[in-house]
Amino acid sequence: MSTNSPRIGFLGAGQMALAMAHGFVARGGVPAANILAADPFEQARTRFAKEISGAKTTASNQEVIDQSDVVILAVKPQMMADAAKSLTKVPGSCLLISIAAGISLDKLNSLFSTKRIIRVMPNTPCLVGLSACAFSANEGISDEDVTLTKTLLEATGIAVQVPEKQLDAVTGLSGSGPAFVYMMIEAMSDAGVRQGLPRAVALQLAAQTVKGAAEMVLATGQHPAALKDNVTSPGGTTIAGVHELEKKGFRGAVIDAISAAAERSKELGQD
Ligand SMILES: NC(=O)C1=CN([C@@H]2O[C@H](COP(=O)(O)OP(=O)(O)OC[C@H]3O[C@@H](n4cnc5c(N)ncnc54)[C@H](OP(=O)(O)O)[C@@H]3O)[C@@H](O)[C@H]2O)C=CC1
Ligand SMILES: O=C(O)[C@@H]1CCC=N1
Repeated sequence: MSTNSPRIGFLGAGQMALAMAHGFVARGGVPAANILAADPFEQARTRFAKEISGAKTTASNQEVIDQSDVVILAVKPQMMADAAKSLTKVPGSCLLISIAAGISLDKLNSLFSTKRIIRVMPNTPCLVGLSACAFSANEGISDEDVTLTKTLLEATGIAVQVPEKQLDAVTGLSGSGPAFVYMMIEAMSDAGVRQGLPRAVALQLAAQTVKGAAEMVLATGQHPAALKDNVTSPGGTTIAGVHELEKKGFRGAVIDAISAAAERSKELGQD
């Protein structure tokens, strides 16, 4: 992407802006000098400039809009209206990409008075090139804008296009999902410590086990149930643990957690 690389702006220089900017620079070939992030919070600007070395920051949202080809709306959903109000005009030359949970394309069109908008749900593993992103494009958006968005997102991991009505489900599953997996890793480490393992060893084994199991699903294409059966020897250790998880409603708890996150995404869109 380095030749004719787009100038990329961020409104909001928080967690997700950092994770995405890092992916664009480290794996997308976007020169850091092409990145400009706005945030009212000085500490956020300082951290962004430090972590994305060579990128510029500003307190002015309009400056980002005026100086970027693509602007990522990376403020909290509750702050989106304020961010829109801080702008006098979004020029037609600027493609907007919103990563906010819940806020529909219709709402974004009306807030920013432009239809050149794509809605994306990324996740924090952008930072290490392993994001799971989904996006929906506004009606009438050009193929070039869709391709540019997909190319940028793929620098951070994978990107799939979905109908907009599926984005709340995506938010519950892969947007919030890393938090649920971190809780699983933490719980597995605690269990290892309870059984006498040193903390550092337990954490390393737990994280690698989750990474390895995920890679088995992706690399083999086998159903997770078949992969689970391969681990589960008759009368062995695994079935004893599987029985405990089933008794304690593990699957129901995971389904409820993702459903609650998806419902909250819908609510944020209605606020
Ligand atoms: N964190 C995640 O895992 C994911 C988040 N998202 C979405 O990404 C968006 C950002 O989330 P996240 O990075 O976690 O949030 P953060 O709070 O880390 O970052 C948002 C930043 O925007 C700043 N801000 C507030 N108001 C404005 C404004 N009017 N103009 C410009 N900047 C402003 C905030 O400053 P201050 O702190 O002073 O308010 C903050 O520094 C959200 O909409 C969220 O739904 C999507 C997928 C995953
Ligand atoms: O918790 C949140 O609202 C954001 C959206 C998806 C992940 N984090």
